Amino acid sequence: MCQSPLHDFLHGLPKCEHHVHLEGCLTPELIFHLASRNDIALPNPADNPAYASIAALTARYEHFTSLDDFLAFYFEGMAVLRTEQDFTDLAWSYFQKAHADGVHHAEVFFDPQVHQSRGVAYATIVDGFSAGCKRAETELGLSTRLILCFVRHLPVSSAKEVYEEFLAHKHFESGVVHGLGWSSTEVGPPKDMFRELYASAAQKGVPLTAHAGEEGDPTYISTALELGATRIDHGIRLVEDPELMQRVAREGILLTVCPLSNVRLRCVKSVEEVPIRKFLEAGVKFSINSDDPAYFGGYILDNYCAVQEAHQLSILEWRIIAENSVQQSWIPDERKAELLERIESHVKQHMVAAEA
Ligand SMILES: Nc1ncnc2[nH]cnc12
Ligand SMILES: [Zn+2]
Repeated sequence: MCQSPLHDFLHGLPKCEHHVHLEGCLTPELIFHLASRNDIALPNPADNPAYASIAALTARYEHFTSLDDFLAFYFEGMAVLRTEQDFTDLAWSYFQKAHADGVHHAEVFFDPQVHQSRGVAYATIVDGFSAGCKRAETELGLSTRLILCFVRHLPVSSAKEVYEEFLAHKHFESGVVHGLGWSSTEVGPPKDMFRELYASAAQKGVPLTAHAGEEGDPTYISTALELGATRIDHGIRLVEDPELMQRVAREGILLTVCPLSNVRLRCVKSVEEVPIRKFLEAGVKFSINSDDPAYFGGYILDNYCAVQEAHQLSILEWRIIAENSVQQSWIPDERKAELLERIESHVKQHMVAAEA
C-alpha cells in the first residue's frame, strides 16, 4: 500500500481505464500455468535463464532496457494462449483486479495478429475475450470495450487480413469490438503505415486511437492525428511541441498516460518526469492507466498512487482527472452521467470526512 494520505481516497475514486493490453495482464504465474495446461514448451532456460522459474521471470521484468526489449518477452509470453477459455480466463483475471482497484469502466486492447501468426483463429481470440468482458459486466457491474490493435512490427498485409476479419464478422456493428488502435514498436516502421486502414475505418465511423509519443518524437503524435486517431496512447513526448500541445488541449484529445510503464521502459527516469503538471496546466485531458500491469509492477491504483507520491495533486486536480476520464470514454451519455455522479459523491464524502 502506498504511504500517501490520499491512498483511501484514490482507491475509492471511480476510475476509467483506457490503456491496458489484455496480453499485458499475463502474469508469470499464468504463463507457467497455461504452458502446462496447453502442453506448450516455454523457452529453454539454458538459452534464456529468465524462464528458469516464475521468480526468475518476475525478476527479469524489473530490468527492461527499452520498449523493444519488453516486447520480446510480451510476444513470447502470449504464446501460451491457445483456446477460447485461455483468453476468457486472462480477461477475467484482469477485470477482477481492476474492479478491486475501483475501475468502473475499462477499454481494453488486444493484438489478434500475433495470435493468428501462431495459428489461433480470429474468432477464438475475440469470442474468448468477449466472454471475459460479458462476465465482468454481469458479475462486477463494469462497462467494458474491446479495442483491436494493429501491430507495427508485422507487415501491413497482416493488419489488412485482421481488419477484413473484423469487417466480415461485423464486430463493429454488433459492438463486440468497439474501436481500433495500433501498438508495438514505435520508432522504425513508417509512421503512417496504417494510413489506408485508418481511412477506411474512419469512413465507417469506427473510433480510432494510436500508441504515439511514447519513445517517438511529437511527429508520431501529429501523424496519428492526421490519420484519424481521436485519442493518443501515451503521448508523453507531446510536451516537446507546445503548438501541438495547444491543439491537443483545444480539441479535447485524450492522452492515455501510463506512468509505471514509462519508468520500466526507460522513457523517463522516474514518475516525477512524467509531465502530469504540464498537461494539467495546459488543459490537456489525460487518464492514468496501467498498460501491461503484469510486466510493469502495478495495476491502475499503483499508477494513481505513484502519480500522487511524485506530483502531490490536490483533491480538485484528481477530480478533474477522474471527470475527464469519464467524459472522454467511449460510452453513452447516460453511463457518463452515472459515473460523474459517483465521482461527485465520492469527492463530497471525502471532504466531509476531512472536515470532521
Ligand atoms: N507500452 C507499449 N507500447 C507499445 N506497444 C505495446 N504493446 C504492449 N505494450 C505496449
Ligand atoms: Zn500500450
